[in-house]
Amino acid sequence: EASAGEKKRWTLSDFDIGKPLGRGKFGHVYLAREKRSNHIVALKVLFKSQLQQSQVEHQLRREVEIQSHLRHPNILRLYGYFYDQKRVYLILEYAAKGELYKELQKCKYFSERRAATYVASLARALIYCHGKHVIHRDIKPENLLIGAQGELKIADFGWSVHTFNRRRTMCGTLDYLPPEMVESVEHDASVDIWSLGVLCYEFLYGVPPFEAKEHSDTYRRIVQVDLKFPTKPIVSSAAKDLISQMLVKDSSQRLPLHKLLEHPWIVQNADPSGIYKA
Ligand SMILES: CC(=O)N[C@H]1CCN(c2c(Cl)cnc3[nH]c(-c4cn(C)nc4C)nc23)C1
Repeated sequence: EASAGEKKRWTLSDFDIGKPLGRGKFGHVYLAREKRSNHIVALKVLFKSQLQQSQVEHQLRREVEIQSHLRHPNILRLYGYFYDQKRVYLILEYAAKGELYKELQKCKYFSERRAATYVASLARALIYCHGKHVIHRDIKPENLLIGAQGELKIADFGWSVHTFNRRRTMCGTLDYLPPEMVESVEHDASVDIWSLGVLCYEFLYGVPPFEAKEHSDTYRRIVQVDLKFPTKPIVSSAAKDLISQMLVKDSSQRLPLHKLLEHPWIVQNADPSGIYKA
């Protein structure tokens, strides 16, 4: 056993590999069990060749560096990593209830209580990250997992950065990007407030607020903050008020996350435990 100080050298032989859980862009994620402790984990296998081709090694190193130091109930743990000739392996926490976007597809949209409970737990996770000068920059349903008790876990810190070296690289789907990132100007932690507002809208309506057929239309709707609330499903004015305070073009005017936790819609609808009980 490695003492607390020194880092344990993991190898593939330390694990029994189970069923594939899903496929990321650079490889697969498998259910796995660490043999000595019988601890169940998710083993993300990435091919070095593909990482080199896409020049994302630095991004992966940053993802590992950032996520391995974050400890929060709503952030998926990264326990460690190892590599062999061809592959890099990330030892990740296993989220027993799977991917949030599948749950959202199944339900079409969430109740106000469920949406508020998730938004509040994500706000607490982001407050924790911002406190460590980490911005996630890629908050969207595909990067959220559900733990055994129904709690939300932010995964995939592939696009997160330490705020002192803010980068302007374009990333992921446009839907969640705030105006300053779409216009690729300087950005700060308030980008995550914008994305959380987009996510809250999608939890309640089942579609993101600036969705459009063409990329160029989504781009224009974002920079113009062309925010419209459909008449169906019926959503409380308190929820619309919160979303309207987050989706603000001027990033300095967005509702701060600690104020979000005091917003009437969150106070009246979010379960304090962060667990949505059907
Ligand atoms: C890009 C990427 O890593 N996407 C997903 C694939 C599985 N992965 C998981 C990761 Cl990284 C961690 N835990 C998971 N749990 C599951 C899962 C559980 N059920 C019942 N069904 C699934 C699926 N998947 C994961 C993240």
